[in-house]
Amino acid sequence: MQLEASAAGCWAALQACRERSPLVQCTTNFVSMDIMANTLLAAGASPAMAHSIGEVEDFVGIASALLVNVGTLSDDWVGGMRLGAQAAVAGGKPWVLDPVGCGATLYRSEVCAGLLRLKPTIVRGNASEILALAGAAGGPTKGVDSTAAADDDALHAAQALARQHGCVVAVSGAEDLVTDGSRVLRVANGVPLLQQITATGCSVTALVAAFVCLFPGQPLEENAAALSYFGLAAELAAADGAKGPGSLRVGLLDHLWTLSQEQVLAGSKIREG
Ligand SMILES: Nc1ncnc2c1ncn2[C@@H]1O[C@H](COP(=O)(O)OP(=O)(O)O)[C@@H](O)[C@H]1O
Ligand SMILES: Cc1ncsc1CCOP(=O)(O)O
Ligand SMILES: [Mg+2]
Repeated sequence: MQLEASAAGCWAALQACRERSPLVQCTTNFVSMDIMANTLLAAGASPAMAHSIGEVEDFVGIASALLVNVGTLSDDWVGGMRLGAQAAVAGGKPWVLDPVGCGATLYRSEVCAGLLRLKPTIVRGNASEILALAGAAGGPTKGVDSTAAADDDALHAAQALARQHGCVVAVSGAEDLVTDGSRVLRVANGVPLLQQITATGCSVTALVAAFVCLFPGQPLEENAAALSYFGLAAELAAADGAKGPGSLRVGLLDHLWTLSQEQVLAGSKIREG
């Protein structure tokens, strides 16, 4: 089935996720584990956090997609990340990279560059991370938080990365950018307060992993759909009167769970260009 880059496409992807409940293997940082697993459950997907070098390959064998997130990086995890990515490629399964904090330290940048060479299907990061991964001149990253905007510079870095590595690259921000190197999709959902809840970027990347296995060969549209779905749920939570990050976090999970076709068709903002 062809997935449109539109609100209708966003709904089709969400419906498919709720119906098919893909098993998403998450090799992710300690900070994100709770909210990420709950985000995937609220979307109807099935999360499993697994990172041990002893089991990652077997796990990839039963998962629909693999997420690799380098947020709380340590030497003993890197081998598992690499093995998992290699098993996914060998098994024809999609895998998604979240290069958390790329550019903050040389170690982190080198590990991310090595993972990129293992052919992720999709990379999703904030603007600082994508600029650092592409080796583009940008402001220094502030740990895991971005100091750059998802602007034309970030888009050019994302396009260069996508062309060089044959993947789809997404840059999150006020307006999310998704590119395969030539086409560009823009997603105008979300609220600024999402930046004040830790691991919302990590969680939306996990949703990208859940969506990417649903419509084979259409990672660009699936990626945009996941970003739009997450951002729209946050908008509705904010409209409910969330007072701050705490209530927004709760409302976000509730709206991910309850979002209806009517709400998606009225609120999802995906456009080409
Ligand atoms: N200024 C903003 N306005 C609206 N939504 C935003 C803004 N900044 C980030 N977001 C949203 O917050 C989520 C996390 O993105 P981001 O904060 O860029 O990632 P990370 O947490 O990895 O740094 C994404 O869904 C993104 O669209
Ligand atoms: C705070 C922190 N430190 C290491 S990983 C992490 C979570 C980062 O989450 P996100 O990239 O979604 O902001
Ligand atoms: Mg992040």
